[in-house]
Amino acid sequence: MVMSTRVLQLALGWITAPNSVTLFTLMALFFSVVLVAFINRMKFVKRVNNIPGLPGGITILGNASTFLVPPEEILNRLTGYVAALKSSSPVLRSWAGPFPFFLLFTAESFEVILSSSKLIDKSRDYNYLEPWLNTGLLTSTGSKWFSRRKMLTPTFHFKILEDFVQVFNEQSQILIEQLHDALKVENELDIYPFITRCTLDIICDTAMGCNIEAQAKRDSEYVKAVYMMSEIVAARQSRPWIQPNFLFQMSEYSTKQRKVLGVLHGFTDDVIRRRKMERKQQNHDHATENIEHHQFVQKEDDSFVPKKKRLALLDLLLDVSVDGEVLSDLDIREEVDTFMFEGHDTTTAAINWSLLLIGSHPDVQDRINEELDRVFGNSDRPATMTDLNHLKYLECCIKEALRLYPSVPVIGRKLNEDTVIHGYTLPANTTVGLMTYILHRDPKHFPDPELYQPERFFENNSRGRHPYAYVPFSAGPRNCIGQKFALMEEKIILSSIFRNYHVKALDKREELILLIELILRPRDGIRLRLTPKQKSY
Ligand code: HEM
Repeated sequence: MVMSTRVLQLALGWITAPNSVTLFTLMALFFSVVLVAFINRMKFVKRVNNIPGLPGGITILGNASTFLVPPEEILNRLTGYVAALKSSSPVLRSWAGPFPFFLLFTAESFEVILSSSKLIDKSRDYNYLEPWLNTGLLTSTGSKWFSRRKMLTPTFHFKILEDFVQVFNEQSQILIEQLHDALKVENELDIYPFITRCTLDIICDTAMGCNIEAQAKRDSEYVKAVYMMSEIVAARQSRPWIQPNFLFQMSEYSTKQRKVLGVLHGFTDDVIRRRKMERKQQNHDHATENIEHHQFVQKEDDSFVPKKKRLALLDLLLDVSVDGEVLSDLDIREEVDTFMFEGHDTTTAAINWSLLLIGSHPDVQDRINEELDRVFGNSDRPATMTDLNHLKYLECCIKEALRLYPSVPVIGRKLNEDTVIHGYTLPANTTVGLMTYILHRDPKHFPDPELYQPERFFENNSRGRHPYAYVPFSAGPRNCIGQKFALMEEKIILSSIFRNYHVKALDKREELILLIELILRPRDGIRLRLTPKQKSY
């Protein structure tokens, strides 16, 4: 105590009455600290620069001159550089200002990162989602991620997903009606917004158990807020000057974001509150056998049974929450919001890319039609789980579309330890970008990579392929928890479209402008000509 008081007095003495000796000591101390930091930084920069990299890096801005281009040029820049340099190195270094990052594009390097149970921290890009998603499953790390993943895995169990088939069918039917109406005006349209509204309705129903009717009414505040939030995140990704939080706060986007978050969080909070009340009421009814509140369904033998209420992912979260002891309402909200984000943009993009590719390959479409005829005949009944298992060729078409246009084109990780890749040691605290878009075009695993060939995914042809050569849903411990959900949804929406229409893509692949944001999407949508298959509504 005496000692620390003395130190304090000395320090105060220095501050209040500096003399030349103390000033000199202070300055020497300051310069020593700066010098040590400078030497360490130089050593670090040397270590990083030992790894082959992109040309054009300058001291402060890094490779900004390379990547500070309009968003629609970024993908071309990246693929161009990797194509030019990959023969000299299977890892490429780049600098985002003072921060190094490494581009990875080989199955071997993907395996090192994705199979690790330690390298699970997300890169900076995901921070822009945090105001909305907080630290839900997608953005969290460490023990929080681990326990949430364990808790949420059963929510995507086969049995639960089976219940969602009905939602997929109902919403696909609405989609067909919407298309039918739109086609009365013109038989060519941009399909992207139609699919977006359909997947939004699906995810709202399956995640929260509520129907926002994004397809029927087009002016939902919540839907507009989801669009706006995705735009803000994309804007931050492509504009370095609004990436630091303090600069973002000064931008116009910050005000917009505050408003949008009010709508998004307000909506989810409200759904959670109402659902909890309903469940309480149901428990009460159950306890008092007051079944008047139940709806009834008629069975084939004309008897009536209480309608089983379909559980939403939210119900399963409420089940594991144990009245807030295990998961608070805020914890539940971040997971529901995460499903809302991760569960609609990804599938929307994937369905659109499939439509573009199938609509550009009449031979592929013929085979799909043959398969649909085999499975459904002339009937327009909804698809069942068994039907989905029989749509094997359609599944290969979907997988091949996800190869060429993976919805998540880059997976970002922050390295929390030194990591050896292809013999190079990538230092801890740097970032890696796993370029799925480029990996999936490696001719070693996919000969003639630009060709759309669904048969690559036939069982015989997939055998022996490197397990990390194709990873649209990522792989390892942090893979996509919703991949089965996504495939089922895609199969039902696509089969509904092909059961009703002949599809012709009006855009040429090579002419489309691709935006590489968190999601890979066509800047100007996907234009299709849809010709009805002798159906009348
Ligand atoms: C075609 C559709 C989809 C694709 C291509 C896709 C792809 C991915 C990828 C690549 C990741 C890893 C991201 C990373 O590590 O940075 C991921 C994670 C995730 N996905 Fe999906 N996804 C799709 C659909 C869905 C759906 C429908 C849901 C939910 C209903 C979902 C929920 C999640 C969640 C919660 C995570 C985080 C998992 C974790 O970190 O433990 N995804 N997805």
